[in-house]
Amino acid sequence: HMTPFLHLSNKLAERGHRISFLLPNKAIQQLQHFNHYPNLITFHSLTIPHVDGLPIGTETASDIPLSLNDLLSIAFDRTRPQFEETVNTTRPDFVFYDSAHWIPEVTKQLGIKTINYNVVCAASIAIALVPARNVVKGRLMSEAELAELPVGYPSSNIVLHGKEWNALTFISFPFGENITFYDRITTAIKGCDAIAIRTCSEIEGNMCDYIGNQYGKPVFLTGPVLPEPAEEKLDEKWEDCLSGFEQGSVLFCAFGSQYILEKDQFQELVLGFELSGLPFLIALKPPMGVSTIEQALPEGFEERVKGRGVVWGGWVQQPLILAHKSVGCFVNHCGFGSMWESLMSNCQIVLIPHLGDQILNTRIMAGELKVAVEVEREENGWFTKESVCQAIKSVMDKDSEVGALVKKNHEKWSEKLVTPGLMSGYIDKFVENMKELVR
Ligand SMILES: O=c1ccn([C@@H]2O[C@H](COP(=O)(O)OP(=O)(O)O[C@H]3OC[C@@H](O)[C@H](O)[C@H]3O)[C@@H](O)[C@H]2O)c(=O)[nH]1
Repeated sequence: HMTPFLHLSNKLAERGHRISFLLPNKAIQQLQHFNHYPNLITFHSLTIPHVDGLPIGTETASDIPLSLNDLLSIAFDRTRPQFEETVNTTRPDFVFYDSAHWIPEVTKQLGIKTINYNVVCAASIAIALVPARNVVKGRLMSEAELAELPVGYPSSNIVLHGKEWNALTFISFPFGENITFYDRITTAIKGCDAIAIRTCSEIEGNMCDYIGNQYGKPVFLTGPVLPEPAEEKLDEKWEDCLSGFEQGSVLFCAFGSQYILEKDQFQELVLGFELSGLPFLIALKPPMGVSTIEQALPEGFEERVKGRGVVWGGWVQQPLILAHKSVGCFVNHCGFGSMWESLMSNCQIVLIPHLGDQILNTRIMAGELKVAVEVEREENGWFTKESVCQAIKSVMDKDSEVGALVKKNHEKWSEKLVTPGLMSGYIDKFVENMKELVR
């Protein structure tokens, strides 16, 4: 979530505002090059205290599996004294935060306004994290309980189906000391002066209105806040690897910063790419239980795809790869950042969502906007190499009707989103809204 907070900071700095950005050391190193206004955006290093059960040196969610996020929240809450010290010395007009539910307690005493900035789709807040949602504490909620939509939820399409509802069980789990995820986020939102959401009314207007009514708070939209085109160049290694292929022929796959596949699913995925017969670059973390990609690849795979396929176990420059002329299809998890990046790219889009918000993003992309296809899963929730291959082929085959339809809709939406002034208009209005809040 730190990346989209920094993208917004850049837009605010572009308009002359100063920002103090608190984040752990490792994240400072990773995000440094996204800071386009180092004279106005100052990074303040946060020391993340150790909590038993977390690997030594854990600083961010990308260092750990999802199951340890609860402990990371405890560590995160223990940074409160560091936050208090910084806010006392810097005395900003506003504090932006998302899940640090205790921030309004600190800022209210100092007369500082707070903005609860949500960088996931509005639908995921509206469906799971509003006062109207029934949440049972102290036990696992059933699929039927989770499937009960909050009263007034504004869509019957942007919903989960069957077992997918279980992706929301986490809302009633502990997420920090003596607090559930649901209580944490709803407390964080109830305490703010205004809710901000990284979305646009063209796509999620109804969801945003619903959230505003539920909390009785103003809702400010920032639009998708896409980063400026990167000044850095694509690493030579990838430039060389990609440029040898025909325009628009390469499949690129990445699943964001958190998603770690089971080994069997990892193998089905790469075998699906092999089956497609197309060139590919897959950048994923090694799956559960193994430490390197090589240990995880199916037998004989590397030999068979030599010269046309690479599976890489580290971070790559996703926006630059998506912009490469040889890349024609982006297979991704539909994390909110990747959703916008894929929408703004020229690539065909294939989605394999995992977490609840990613499934809702997928419903928007594949169901409402019809700009993408989703990989089908079996009854048990798993996908097969055949389903991966079939989804890829459905958008990449030259004579596919589905491929032509999603391409046409995708072009229509990306044209709409790049309409001159649309994105900057969102930020200008957002700044105006903030000014009104302190007037
Ligand atoms: O190798 C990579 C992978 C990812 N990235 C970048 O990292 C960002 C990933 O962000 P996403 O929102 O897509 O995905 P994450 O999984 O990291 O996000 C997390 O927060 C947003 C939620 O919607 C997701 O459910 C949650 O997992 C993108 O900006 C992408 O360009 C890289 O630059 N290189």
